[in-house]
Amino acid sequence: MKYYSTNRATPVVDLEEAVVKGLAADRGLFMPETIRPLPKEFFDTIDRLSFHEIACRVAEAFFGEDIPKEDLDRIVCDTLAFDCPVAEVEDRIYSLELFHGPTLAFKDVGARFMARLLRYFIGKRGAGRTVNVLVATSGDTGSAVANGFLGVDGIHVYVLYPKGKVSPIQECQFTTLGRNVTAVEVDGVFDDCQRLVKSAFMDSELCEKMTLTSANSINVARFLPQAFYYFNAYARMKALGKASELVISVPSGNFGNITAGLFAHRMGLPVKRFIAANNSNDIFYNYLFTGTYSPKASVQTIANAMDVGDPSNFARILDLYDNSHERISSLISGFAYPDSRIRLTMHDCYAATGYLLDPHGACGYQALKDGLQPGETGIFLETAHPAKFKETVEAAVEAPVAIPDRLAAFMNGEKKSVAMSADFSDFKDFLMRQ
Ligand SMILES: N[C@@H](CCOP(=O)(O)O)C(=O)O
Repeated sequence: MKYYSTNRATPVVDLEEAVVKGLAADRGLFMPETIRPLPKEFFDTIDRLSFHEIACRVAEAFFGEDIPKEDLDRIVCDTLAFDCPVAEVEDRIYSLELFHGPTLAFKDVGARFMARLLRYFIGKRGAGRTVNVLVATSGDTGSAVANGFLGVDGIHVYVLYPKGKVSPIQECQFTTLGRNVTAVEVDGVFDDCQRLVKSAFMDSELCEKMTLTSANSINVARFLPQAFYYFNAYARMKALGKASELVISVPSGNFGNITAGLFAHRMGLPVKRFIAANNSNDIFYNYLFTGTYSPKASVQTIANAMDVGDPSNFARILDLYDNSHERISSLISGFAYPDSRIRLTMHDCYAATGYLLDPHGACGYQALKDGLQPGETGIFLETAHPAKFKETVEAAVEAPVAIPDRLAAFMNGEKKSVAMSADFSDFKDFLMRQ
């Protein structure tokens, strides 16, 4: 499979180059040249397939031309060492729980897949230069990527995060690991971290000195595997006899997650429509109403992983629908919620149903409450475990939130990070000294 850049100003590349480079040379995002629809028979029997079987079939459609089936199946099954179940919250509203992985957020799926794929390519190439993975995080990506790559020979991870703008537990998850993981605490917002990462890829002096790649959803190996759980959710709903008129509501920040859902839809997944649920960072929401995309500086919210002011994957959505606002807004609707509404939603949902939402899932849930039409059934993506935002969730629901053991384990280590300004020249100097 060849991958082209959304900016179309650079030659197409193969999968290995798309994964190892992360971002195209013209600063565009890589897109597969073909998105293969899955056959009707697959959807007819999908409810009888396991998550692994479904994911292997979907992975084959994406990567089967480039990786032998046996290797690809192994990568998929190793990645999915945990389930992504669907839980009924109330009549017609279901939660796709994506927090059962090692770092308790949806990013575990893409980060673990990418780590294994990169290891596969490095193995094929033989020992060479260390691959340096640069990742910008507003909270959850950092820990998933750091844990996905922890201790992997030939790889060093740099996690860039905005100082004071991630939850205390999230910060522990990537600042206490040591070994081949360096946390870089940037005096700025998430968009500064993302800008530093993208600028590093464009800097020829840096790229000559070191091999750089990205593990944000700009990397195809990070975002495409996120399609696996959309197919699995459909299968589980079909098994319950609830799969008609399905609406999927996705808490959205950098828009990699919803873009993976849109890819699934293009491959034939029978979803009626999508909702992009935003916090106060309402850039996409405004685009839906005005047709104009106006990125702006992100604002800090309690759903911090969605604090993104210039979502990278917007470029992929435009590309997928030929820049047509009409096509995009007929398939995707939007809602945007301030912190006060998110708090109230966590409270009301817990009081009415006993289901604990995290602040991101609360946006997705509330968007279904506000947007679901008669006859439709909704699934929202519960993208992180509520305990990752313990203080915020406890205050909202007025009840204690237990911390799972695997999360508590991250809180024992000593925090180590490198302080960094938001100036690219400082970041470059730092990388040149490594
Ligand atoms: N929501 C993210 C921000 C980066 O998103 P990504 O999906 O592009 O990695 C986070 O939690 O860090």
